[in-house]
Amino acid sequence: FKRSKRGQHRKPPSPPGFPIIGNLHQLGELPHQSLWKLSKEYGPVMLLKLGNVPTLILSSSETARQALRDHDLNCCTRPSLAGPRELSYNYRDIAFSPFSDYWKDVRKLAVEELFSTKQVNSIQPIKEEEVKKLIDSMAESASPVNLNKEFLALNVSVVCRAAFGVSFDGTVLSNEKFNKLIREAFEMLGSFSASDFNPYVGWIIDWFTGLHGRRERSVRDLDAFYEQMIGLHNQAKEQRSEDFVDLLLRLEKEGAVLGKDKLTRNHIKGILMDILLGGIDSSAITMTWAMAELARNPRVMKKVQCEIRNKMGNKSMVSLDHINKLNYLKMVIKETWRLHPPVPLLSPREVISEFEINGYKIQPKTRLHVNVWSIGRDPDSWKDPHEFLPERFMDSNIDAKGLNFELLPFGSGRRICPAIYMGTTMVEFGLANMLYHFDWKLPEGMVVEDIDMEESPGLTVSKKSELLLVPTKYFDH
Ligand code: HEM
Repeated sequence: FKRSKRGQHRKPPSPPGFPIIGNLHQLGELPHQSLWKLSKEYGPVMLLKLGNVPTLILSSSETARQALRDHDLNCCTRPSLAGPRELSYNYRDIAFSPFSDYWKDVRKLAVEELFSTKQVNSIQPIKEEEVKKLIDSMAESASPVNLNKEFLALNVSVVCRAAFGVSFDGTVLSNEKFNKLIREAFEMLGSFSASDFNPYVGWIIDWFTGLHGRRERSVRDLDAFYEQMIGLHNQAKEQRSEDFVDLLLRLEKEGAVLGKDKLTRNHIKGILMDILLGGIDSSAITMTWAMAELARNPRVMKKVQCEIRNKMGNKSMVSLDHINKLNYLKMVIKETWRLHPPVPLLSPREVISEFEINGYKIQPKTRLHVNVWSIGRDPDSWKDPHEFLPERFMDSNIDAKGLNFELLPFGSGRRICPAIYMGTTMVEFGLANMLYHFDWKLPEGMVVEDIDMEESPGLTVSKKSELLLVPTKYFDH
């Protein structure tokens, strides 16, 4: 009896590691892929030692369900990490804030004032204007278009106007510099920094590798952007209605308290960082991966375009009402999220109090990642997991809202993305219009097999190489 009882509470399997670094050397440039390979050998609950930090990796829908649903309260805080700490002004944002009264209040404020269905629907005219501008600029181009760049610029314009009330063109950052800044910031947030795994000597390694300097530069550039945006808001208040930044500045002035924190300028900048980075990148990444998969799968491209064009009548712009009828497009987007979740390891969590997964005891202070990239490729959940096959969602009621643990692009539990509606409508609206207005061809001399699907590293994972496609205007309206 004693033996079986002890057996029940054994530690999860661990790949062998080295002294001091533990398993750090096994992460590689794309940790979600390396961890997926390791999970095939060590199973869906794996305990790694990253430096001196015990790190639990969950790689199946069943173990994700146990952590994010059954034991969410035991593991819904965030670890203290160097990159997020600096970029979030010492965790004064939402995404990296520890589980606390401040986090509850600030998340509630953002949900009510920015992410609610009503607020998101109210920015529809901005989206329409920006998508129309993109369509017009593409209609004039006879050469290949760089879709990574165009989709990022589209989301930057929408988020800057919708959330910050400013047109991006008038800011300190040129488009080119901004794109670089965003990617760099994500690398800083997602990079496995040595000081996160060994607080005593890690910072020395970060100095030598240049990570520390890059991080400081990233923080400085973003800070200049926030300062300018806040300056613009303080200047021209009378002519506009109050936007989200005005609201935060007003609350600061009134001495508002969130949780136990008095709202300061640094809190505001932390919150703006979440909106800027969370709002722009994941939607743009999804749109690019979707177009890459469609370009590789002409059958699916044709089918989704037929659906959109048949349902459109002779309207010039796909509207939100049309989108609700576009079932195949929704399946294409879900299939894109299954294979290319923008945040493949979800944001890191930290265990608050002991709990069990598959009979393994998980200790407080353990860092926890759910590998949703692995889950999307798990043959126990998906037939022919490597095939891009939107039809698999035809007779299934699996959606991406955090209740079906096979498909978790937005995470699940208390830390689930608070902007699911905003993100989904942005992706659906952008893609529907791109697919309605244009036929897409590969550049001269290129064949489907030439489209590479390599990923670039970071907290969010985008397509590494540019996706170049040639748009031809579809004239039926
Ligand atoms: C396709 C679009 C999007 C995807 C796939 C996505 C995905 C995610 C994921 C995976 C997380 C982490 C969940 C976890 O830790 O379990 C997250 C958190 C978050 N996202 Fe999104 N997101 C998207 C759009 C947005 C947008 C448009 C915004 C804001 C404008 C946003 C703001 C946030 C914030 C603030 C959090 C932190 C939540 C917390 O820790 O309490 N996201 N998102």
